[in-house]
Amino acid sequence: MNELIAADAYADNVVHVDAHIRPAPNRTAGTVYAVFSTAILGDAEGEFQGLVTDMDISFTPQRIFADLVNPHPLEPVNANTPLTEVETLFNSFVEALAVVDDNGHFVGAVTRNSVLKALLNRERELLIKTRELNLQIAEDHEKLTLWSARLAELHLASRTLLSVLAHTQIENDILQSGIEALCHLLQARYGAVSLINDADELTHFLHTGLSEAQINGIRQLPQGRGLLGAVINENTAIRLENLAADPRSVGFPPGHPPMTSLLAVPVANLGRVYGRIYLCDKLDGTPFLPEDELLAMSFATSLSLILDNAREIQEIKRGQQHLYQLAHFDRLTGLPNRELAHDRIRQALANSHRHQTKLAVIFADLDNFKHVNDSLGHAVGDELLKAVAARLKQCIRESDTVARLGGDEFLILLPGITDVQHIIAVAQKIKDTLQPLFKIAGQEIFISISIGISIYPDDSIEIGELLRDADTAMYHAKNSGRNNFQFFTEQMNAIVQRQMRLISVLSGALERGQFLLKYQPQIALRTGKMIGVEALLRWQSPELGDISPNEFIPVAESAGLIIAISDWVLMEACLQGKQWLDQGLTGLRVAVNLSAVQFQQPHLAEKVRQALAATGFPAELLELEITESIMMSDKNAIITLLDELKALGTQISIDDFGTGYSSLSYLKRLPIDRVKIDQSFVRDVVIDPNDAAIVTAIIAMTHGLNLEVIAEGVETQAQLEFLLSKGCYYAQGYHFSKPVGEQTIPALWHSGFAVSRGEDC
Ligand SMILES: Nc1nc2c(ncn2[C@@H]2O[C@H](COP(=O)(O)O[C@H]3[C@@H](O)[C@H](n4cnc5c(=O)[nH]c(N)nc54)O[C@@H]3COP(=O)(O)O)[C@@H](O)[C@H]2O)c(=O)[nH]1
Repeated sequence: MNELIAADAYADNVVHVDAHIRPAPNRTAGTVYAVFSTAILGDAEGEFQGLVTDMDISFTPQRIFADLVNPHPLEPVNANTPLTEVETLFNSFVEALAVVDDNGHFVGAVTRNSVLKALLNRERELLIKTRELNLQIAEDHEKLTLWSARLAELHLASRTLLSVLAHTQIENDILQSGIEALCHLLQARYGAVSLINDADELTHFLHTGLSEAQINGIRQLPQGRGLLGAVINENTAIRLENLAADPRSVGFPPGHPPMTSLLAVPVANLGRVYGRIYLCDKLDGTPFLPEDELLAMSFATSLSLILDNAREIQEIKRGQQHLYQLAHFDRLTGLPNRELAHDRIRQALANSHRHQTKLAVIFADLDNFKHVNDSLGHAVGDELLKAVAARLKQCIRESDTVARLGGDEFLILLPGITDVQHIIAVAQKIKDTLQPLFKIAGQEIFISISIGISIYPDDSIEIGELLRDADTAMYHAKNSGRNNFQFFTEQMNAIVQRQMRLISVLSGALERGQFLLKYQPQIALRTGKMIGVEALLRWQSPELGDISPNEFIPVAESAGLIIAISDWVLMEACLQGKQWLDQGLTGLRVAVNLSAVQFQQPHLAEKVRQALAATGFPAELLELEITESIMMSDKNAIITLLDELKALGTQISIDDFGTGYSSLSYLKRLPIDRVKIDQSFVRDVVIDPNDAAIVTAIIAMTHGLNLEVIAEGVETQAQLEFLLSKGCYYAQGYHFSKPVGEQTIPALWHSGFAVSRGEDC
């Protein structure tokens, strides 16, 4: 407010009078007379003489104004003279002051009263202003109090959110708390928060004040449309008193409660829009205020920061989980890996110890898996491992563990065992679960499994020993014909120790020339003539003595040594056969045993061809003996390989016939020349009617299929006669000769063998 000046306090009862007139008798009290000299020509008024107050007149009312003017000196003030200054000029003689301009012309008068009145007015004005200000301040104060209370609540809500964030990974919790807190703060009837993902799809929708039925319609609101779409698309807040009146409004979906006012804000941070928050209808029916918008915005920003944070934490956790997954699970099958398996054993051992129960540690190794990999490729092998893992998982309870240790090795843990029968049942189940053929990449694959089992605390209380014992038992299962399960025993341990020793000594046996071949004659029973020999491998180990092929061949097979040994046998047998041929043993056939492992090698036929070519031994004098078990693997591949061998001109026989499971229809498709009746049937053929029946059936079948049949393990004349009577005209066995050195064969060839029923032979 400006300072008051003389111009603000002009007296309003100033009367202009001529200096030569007398004051009127009926004057108005308080009037101030501005006295002017009589007008000169052209002047509207004469020269200003001074002021006369009513008080001046009251002493000498008969005098003219000119005489009354003079008792006091003229003390004019300027219009801009501050009133505070003017006030000091009044005294008991001066009641009025003339205000003149710069030229001394009269512009008005100020009196003690007019100044007082101006000052009073100003004071009143100030008072009103002050009151207004006070009111404003009171109002502002109230707003500030409310605002700070809201801020405090917001702060509290944010802290709640942050604490929620610290204790949960679920965004829904945060969002639900958030929207409820905001609705409460702004006293809104309805509220919802929706979040979208990078593909603009709605990922979260949390609401308050709305029923589930109502929300269903809203949740399906298409993104990007209408008012709420605009909030996200334009990253902008919308505050409307009547949302229906807005041209962007697309109306409510069916079942949506009618709503009037709207406050919608984007949940966004640094230009990235996560979604939106919207609130509708305040509880008291008033529209949303700008402060509400500010609050909602700051809340949405906090929320976006929390979401940022939460997502970052989630990403970190996902990363950690991924790392954990990589470190503890097998990537191919998804099963626990070796590290995790060991952890589980430790835990299981502690539990078993605490609860006084047993724990079964099971080692399981697929049989001939390498063959699948080599013949069908690694991709098929991988798929097979996955399928096996899936089947194994079905064999165990949730509290059990099946892990992949690597390659085709699996570990199964059965904790809480109170009855060993349960372990047997699971082992049997594992074996059985692999029985149905696997169908992978259009191929039907048969795979079996060898299982070894150790038990805590029976076998050991120590992890390393339990694992080693299970491995030993598994090894034993392999050596016992595969596709079976074995429990660990001390005796088994001794066997496995022996096998380990064998492997180490066997490794250099070939290079050191410790192998030799013995030959067992095969006789035509009707003539007594030797028609062939079977080459039988012998190992004379300086460290271990003479070892039976029954013992060292399976070890050589599992240790990967059999291929080199078999190659040597083939070459040696062909070489010897050629020498006999050159010595005049014309037509003497040499039979060589083929291992199942050789059948898994590519180029077997090529190797045979090379051996024949290198030695000059005629292919038709070489007989390759395969066992029935070989035929259990991929049938088509076997047929193809046998066809290749047959195409070379070699002869093929099936060894140990009757011990396997080859079907007659399959047998019919094989390019074979003869079948060898297994010695286990021949042994008791004259005392056991079952064996007699089997042998009789095999002989009849081979005749039916137009195959030759030879009996092995013939030790007695009675056996020989039984065979002859059933139509088996060829035999091999101790009755004629044990396997002998190559130098003995020519003499036997020339002497022949005595057979009693000359007329039949
Ligand atoms: N993959 C290869 N396997 C081979 C090779 N050499 C031998 N073998 C296989 O080892 C198993 C044991 O052979 P072996 O100890 O030589 O025993 C043979 C004969 O000695 C034995 N036999 C022969 N006649 C009799 C008899 O009257 N009684 C009796 N108790 N045993 C007898 O039988 C074995 C020959 O069997 P088979 O081969 O089934 O005809 C054996 O499975 C061999 O096949 C090799 O180089 N590679």
